[in-house]
Amino acid sequence: MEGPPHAFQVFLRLRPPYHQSPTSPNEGRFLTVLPPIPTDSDEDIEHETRTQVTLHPPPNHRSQKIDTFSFTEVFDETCGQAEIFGRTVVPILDGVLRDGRDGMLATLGVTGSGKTHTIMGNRQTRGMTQMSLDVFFRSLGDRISKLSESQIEQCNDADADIMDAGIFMAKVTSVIEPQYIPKPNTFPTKPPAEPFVVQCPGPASTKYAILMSIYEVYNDRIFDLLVPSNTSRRKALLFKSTKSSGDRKVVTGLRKVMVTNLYDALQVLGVGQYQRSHGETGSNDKSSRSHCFISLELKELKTSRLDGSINIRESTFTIVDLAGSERARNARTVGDRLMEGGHINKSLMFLGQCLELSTTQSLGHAPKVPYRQSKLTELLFTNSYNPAAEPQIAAIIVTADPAGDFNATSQMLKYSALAKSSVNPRPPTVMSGRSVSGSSLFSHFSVVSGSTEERPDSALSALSVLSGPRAMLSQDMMNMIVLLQRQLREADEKVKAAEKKAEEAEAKCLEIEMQVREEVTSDMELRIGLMEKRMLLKLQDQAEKEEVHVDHKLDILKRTLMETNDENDRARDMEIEEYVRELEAENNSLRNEVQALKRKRANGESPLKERSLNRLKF
Ligand SMILES: Nc1ncnc2c1ncn2[C@@H]1O[C@H](COP(=O)(O)OP(=O)(O)OP(=O)(O)O)[C@@H](O)[C@H]1O
Repeated sequence: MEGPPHAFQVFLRLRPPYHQSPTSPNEGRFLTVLPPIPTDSDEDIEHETRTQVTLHPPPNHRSQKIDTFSFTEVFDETCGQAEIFGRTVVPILDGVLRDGRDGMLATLGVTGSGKTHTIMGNRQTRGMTQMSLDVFFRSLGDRISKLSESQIEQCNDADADIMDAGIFMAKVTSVIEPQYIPKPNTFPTKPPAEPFVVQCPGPASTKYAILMSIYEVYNDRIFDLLVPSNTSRRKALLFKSTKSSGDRKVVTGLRKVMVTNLYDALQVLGVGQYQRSHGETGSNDKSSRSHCFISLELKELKTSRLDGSINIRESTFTIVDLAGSERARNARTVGDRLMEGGHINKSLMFLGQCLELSTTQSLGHAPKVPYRQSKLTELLFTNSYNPAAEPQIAAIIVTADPAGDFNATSQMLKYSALAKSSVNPRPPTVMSGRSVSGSSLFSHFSVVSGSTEERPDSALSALSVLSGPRAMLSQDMMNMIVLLQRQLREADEKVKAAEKKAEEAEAKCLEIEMQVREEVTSDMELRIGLMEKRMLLKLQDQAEKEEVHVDHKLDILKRTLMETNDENDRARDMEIEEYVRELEAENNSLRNEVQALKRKRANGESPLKERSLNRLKF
């Protein structure tokens, strides 16, 4: 499995399961450490570096996907504090003490997963902090010195409240009751002195001063844990740049105790731990309710051969014990605890975003890490550790309970792992009690840029093909295969159910398509009807106009005709009048003739005879 180059090393530490049944120790366990991947490196063979862990969802979980997470190294519950210290912290201390680089170690994990245990140990066993202090004092030996006033002035953070360990303890005893002040005989002594010593270069005249400061981020505010207060009103510190720190932001006014031996340092540490905000939750009797920063500043005082002036090289090793993410339901928190939990989860969510982005940023194509979202990320990414600024070295130890809260743990692994791959198991066709190693089983899944493409057939054939009487499966592998079989069967049932649903969905789609078609058709018909209607109206309108036009023309014609008729009538009338006039004239002449005849008869003349004679004349 390959992942993008990460900005820092990320280790996974499994704790012994919190609730473990003595009869079936694997019950409820969802994390399995995979065997080491064979490499050519002698070192890895020697240490059997295991880097992968698989996450198996519980049988009733909605997703049965098996995730594989990669880390720089995975430590199972059998690994002790000393081994983990040697593998994770010693390389950082080497850089801090020898090369003057800044370094950071942080623990990250779900509540109760063992972060504080890893960092602080317990009454018997030393944690990473005590062992680091041990390495500091062992490596620097009699070259440890104190800073003079003028040297303090020269340092990056001259605004700090720097004091001797002796003065500090005297101040503390006036505030904290003596029984709460840690005594040397209560300091953890295990693991016994280990030969972790860093050879610091330079002449014997080079001296070193060590300043310790301890502070916490509680509800997104910074509080100094070395300023004991017997009242509930504590003064929050500011995180800003000062005159002496230049561009670099620092926690201003922080108390820094100058320590010259391990016992002083352990006492200061004890005071800080006593002051830290703790609380009882449903998940942890003594749950850290804040993110705790333990800062060990190393001032290398090099005397110039030329003029005897002192040149100061400063480096800081910061140990961060983060509060654990928690689910209110599991933690059963209310009131203040619930509010603290909200702040913790929010800041861890921002941290998750920053970690993911800083990983991609290291590839050179991601947006800027949004570390200003919370005090925690701002402190981590600008003060304690800045992935963009070299030279720095950082490691995160992710702690997990392999049988704890599945959802919270899987979430934590998702954003902290260096790479992740997933497989959706399918049921095997052949399965026999034959041997298969974890790596050979998983090597059948090809990895493409941090994600795995599933090739179930080849994986299954790997299970069925491997043989050999001596190559019997280990109990763990058998359990894993049985679990896989069950998960594959369940996955197959789910696939079938999904296929049925897909068919139903297809039928529904067809029905909807038909409906849509019908709707479209009727819509078209409606549109066509409307168009026809509009056309008809237009035609009617046109016809009416034509009619008016024709009427108009007919009128004109009629008028023309009438005018013509009038003229004809007048001519006829004239003719009639002429005729009438002629008839009247004839009538008049006849009347005159009759008168003349009457007069002749009256005169005794026979007009008819005369007339007949006249006719005879013709
Ligand atoms: N690897 C381990 N071996 C033995 N005991 C352990 C281990 N890890 C944790 N424990 C024990 O489990 C309990 C809870 O652990 P711890 O307080 O370190 O959890 P945490 O992650 O710091 O929790 P929180 O975030 O709530 O502070 C402690 O009693 C601690 O001693």
